[in-house]
Amino acid sequence: MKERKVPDVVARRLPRYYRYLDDLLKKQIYRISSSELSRKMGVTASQIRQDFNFFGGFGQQGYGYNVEMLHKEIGAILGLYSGRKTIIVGAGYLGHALANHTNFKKRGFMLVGVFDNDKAKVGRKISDLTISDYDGIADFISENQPDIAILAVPRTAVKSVAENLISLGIKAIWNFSYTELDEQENVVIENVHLSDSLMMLSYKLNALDD
Ligand SMILES: NC(=O)c1ccc[n+]([C@@H]2O[C@H](COP(=O)([O-])OP(=O)(O)OC[C@H]3O[C@@H](n4cnc5c(N)ncnc54)[C@H](O)[C@@H]3O)[C@@H](O)[C@H]2O)c1
Repeated sequence: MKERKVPDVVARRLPRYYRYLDDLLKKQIYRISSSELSRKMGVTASQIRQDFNFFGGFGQQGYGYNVEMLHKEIGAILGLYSGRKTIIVGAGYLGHALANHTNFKKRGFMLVGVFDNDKAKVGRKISDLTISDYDGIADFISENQPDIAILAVPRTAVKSVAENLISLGIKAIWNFSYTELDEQENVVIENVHLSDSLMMLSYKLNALDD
């Protein structure tokens, strides 16, 4: 089915639907009504219907949702079955945490390289990979054609590293380096700030106190 242009706000709900459906499958729950799904997700049933309608529905009258199918379809929409090759640049504290805890394989990504410009770190192990010298990144990208780069370098380095990677053919950047990178034609960027979530928590706590 041809997809309509999906608003960002809808797309941003998909990972949460996907995670929730994943949990249901682990509990061997294969069917869920829209009201139950809405109750569990804290989203109205009509919101869920509207969201899913962007992708062709998925529900069946009187049956609710087929969890396996929905999980599979949302995973496909999120591009989780493409085995996208991914690299990390910056093998410091955050680079290590991301390499060790992101569970790339389970989410359908292949972590194929980790790079740093600190010669003392080159050659060390991180997850099941060996840290490579950032000097060799052009050859690596040309040989392996990764799509995604995760940036965990200091903020002073992020712009030049991003420009270099984009010029070498990287199409997607997951940027943790606190400096926002601007969108560019044919390149997608997600700037991540863990502290945004902490500030949201503080905001909710304030509202609770009022
Ligand atoms: N987005 C978030 O929520 C979040 C959370 C924690 C840290 N950060 C940021 O992530 C970045 C990394 O933090 P960290 O604690 O891991 O720092 P770190 O100093 O431990 O690691 C940074 C690594 O990048 C390497 N590096 C520096 N310049 C480079 C370059 N030009 N090319 C390749 N490698 C280079 C360094 O050698 C180092 O190993 C910082 O910018 C930090 O502010 C963001």
